Amino acid sequence: MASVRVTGLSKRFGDRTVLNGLDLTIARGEFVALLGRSGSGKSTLLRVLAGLDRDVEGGVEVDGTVSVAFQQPRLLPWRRVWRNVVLGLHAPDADRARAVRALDEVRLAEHADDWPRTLSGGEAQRLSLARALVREPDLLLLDEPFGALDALTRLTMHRLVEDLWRRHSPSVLLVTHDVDEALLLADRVLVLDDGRIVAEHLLGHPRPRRLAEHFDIRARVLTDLGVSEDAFA
Ligand SMILES: Nc1ncnc2c1ncn2[C@@H]1O[C@H](COP(=O)(O)OP(=O)(O)OP(=O)(O)O)[C@@H](O)[C@H]1O
Repeated sequence: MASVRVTGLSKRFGDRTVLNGLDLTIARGEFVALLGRSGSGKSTLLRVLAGLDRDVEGGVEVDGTVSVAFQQPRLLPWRRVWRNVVLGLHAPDADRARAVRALDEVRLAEHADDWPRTLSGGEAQRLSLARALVREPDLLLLDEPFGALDALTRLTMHRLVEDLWRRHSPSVLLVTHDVDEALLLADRVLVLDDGRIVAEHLLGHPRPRRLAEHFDIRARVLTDLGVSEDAFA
């Protein structure tokens, strides 16, 4: 069975239709990136898949457990780092070991007993990833998780996410504005517009691909997004 099967999904806010008969299937273990203009409904789709918004029309089937990591890590400042990781799991104190294992995966184990305010932006986002991973999700939803990071930290995060994906093989749906990031990480890139998936690019392996190929796909994705390359320069 697929990890995600969405058929004819529509979502309205008042008289505004954001998702309009959208179809989407994600295979188990597949890494999919979702691109689309600002306001095209990417976060709305993620919220629906996460079960945070059920006021929709159409079919939504998600197989297994789901975790979401948002762009802004939502951390409780009065809880130590490790407690933030297992937050909501109703975990007893014995689950500190579980939290530290997840922190170790994102190379934050030495910060387990720190307060969240002492973390850098990149560390806080890694904590957010650890919190998503500790649930051992079958489906990982990433909503611009690297958006607020500097270029160098982003690169580190890309490696980390790719590494985690290889080791745990969850299905991943990554929302991003960054075409290069999508091409770097995903097996398949989707473009959302007018409430539907209007284009899809199957990338396959091996990665990294040759530069000429990368730029060729990149140009096609930008065309799908309705942007000329100059606008991105
Ligand atoms: N709770 C809400 N009530 C009313 N309108 C909403 C609500 N949530 C989202 N919208 C509207 O739905 C549209 C899609 O929003 P969404 O956040 O899904 O877009 P997005 O593609 O993720 O945008 P961005 O790339 O800017 O984050 C927007 O026009 C937004 O104003």
